[in-house]
Amino acid sequence: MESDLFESDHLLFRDSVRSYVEKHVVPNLEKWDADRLIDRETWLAAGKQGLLGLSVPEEYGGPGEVDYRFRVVVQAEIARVGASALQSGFSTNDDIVLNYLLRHANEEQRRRWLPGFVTGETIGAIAMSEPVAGSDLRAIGTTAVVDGTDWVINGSKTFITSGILADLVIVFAKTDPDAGSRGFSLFVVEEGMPGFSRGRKLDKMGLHAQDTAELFFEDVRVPQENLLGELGSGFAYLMQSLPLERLGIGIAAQVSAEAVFGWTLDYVKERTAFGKKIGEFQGLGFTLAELQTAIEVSRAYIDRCVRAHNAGTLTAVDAAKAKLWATELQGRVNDAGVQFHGGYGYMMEYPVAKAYIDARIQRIYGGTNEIMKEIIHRDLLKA
Ligand SMILES: Cc1cc2nc3c(=O)[nH]c(=O)nc-3n(C[C@H](O)[C@H](O)[C@H](O)COP(=O)(O)OP(=O)(O)OC[C@H]3O[C@@H](n4cnc5c(N)ncnc54)[C@H](O)[C@@H]3O)c2cc1C
Repeated sequence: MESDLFESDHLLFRDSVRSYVEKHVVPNLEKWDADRLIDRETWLAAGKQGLLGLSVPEEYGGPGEVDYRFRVVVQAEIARVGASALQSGFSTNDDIVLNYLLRHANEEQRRRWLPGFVTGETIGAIAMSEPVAGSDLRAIGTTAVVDGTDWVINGSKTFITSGILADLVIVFAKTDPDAGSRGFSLFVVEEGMPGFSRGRKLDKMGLHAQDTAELFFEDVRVPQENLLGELGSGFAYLMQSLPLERLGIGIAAQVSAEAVFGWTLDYVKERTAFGKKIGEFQGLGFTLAELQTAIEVSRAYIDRCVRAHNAGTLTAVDAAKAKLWATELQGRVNDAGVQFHGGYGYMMEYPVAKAYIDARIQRIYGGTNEIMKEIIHRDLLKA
């Protein structure tokens, strides 16, 4: 059963994304993995093709697209070729960083920052997690202290997606240790600000082409003009923006699971053992039947969430369920995919092997799946 999410405009856009992927992504996948980095030209080419900054309003150079289905198209086309690292970079820009800027940046900040997200000249990052605090973000140690008209930031962040390339980093910092949840704010730290430095590219299990990094802030003076939104509202802003981040991860999981399932089905229809196509063995067939059913049911829920997001009605609980369900399903599909490819499934030249290692993080970042269950659980107990 095909998703009925898309209309003719989305399918036309899909052709454009597909041609970008064939030209700029497929030929570079191995190089990016070896370099542990995606080059800036890839971002600029995506900008030129009109694939970035989709939600940026026209007056700031964007298409002003409020229909999130176009983002789903970008996600699906990138997943089709297994370019998960690119997907996480683009998603960080479009679903996360832009979401914060569009919600909270003032007019002057919008003019300054938004156009680069459309052209691909600006790569953004969101820096919440620290060596000592990920799930429990109230426990961060990074501080911002006012000094005249500046804020002075000290601390360090880790596991930051696009950390090496990022030109603009939204930093979650403590501004008032006595104010509880009202004691956090968001600041935009820009490339070149004295005291802002990057650590090594982190050596990860998968997503090798993604330049995940540590970031350090040593007496970084950030002007008042780089405070994002209201002082003391940082924690509330995270809570408002995390649902889209989680929906984005859920979609990435869904489209990747669909791609891996397709590769696996093709493989079992070709590979023979004991004089038969291996897909004819019921032992594999039952698992494939279960997974295909789960993928279709999952697609219906994800599509519903996309429509809810478009309508402005997606809740934090819906998004938590989308992330939890789709990423767990992705894990199951990848595991079966590797298994059904036999020894070849363990070889990195097979996309299923890369999909397997790349996907493990999906259950951890954007809030771990245990935290997703906490959100759903707490909602169940509400009166
Ligand atoms: C590749 C990669 C990219 C990332 N990108 C970013 C990024 O761009 N920006 C950013 O800010 N962060 C990023 N992260 C960080 C990521 O969001 C965190 O790793 C994640 O939120 C978990 O935090 P933690 O690592 O501190 O684990 P912890 O919070 O220490 O959790 C450890 C374990 O305890 C469990 N646990 C914790 N609290 C509870 C609870 N209340 N109930 C049940 N179980 C619980 C967790 O589920 C987990 O299993 C990234 C991480 C990776 C690996």
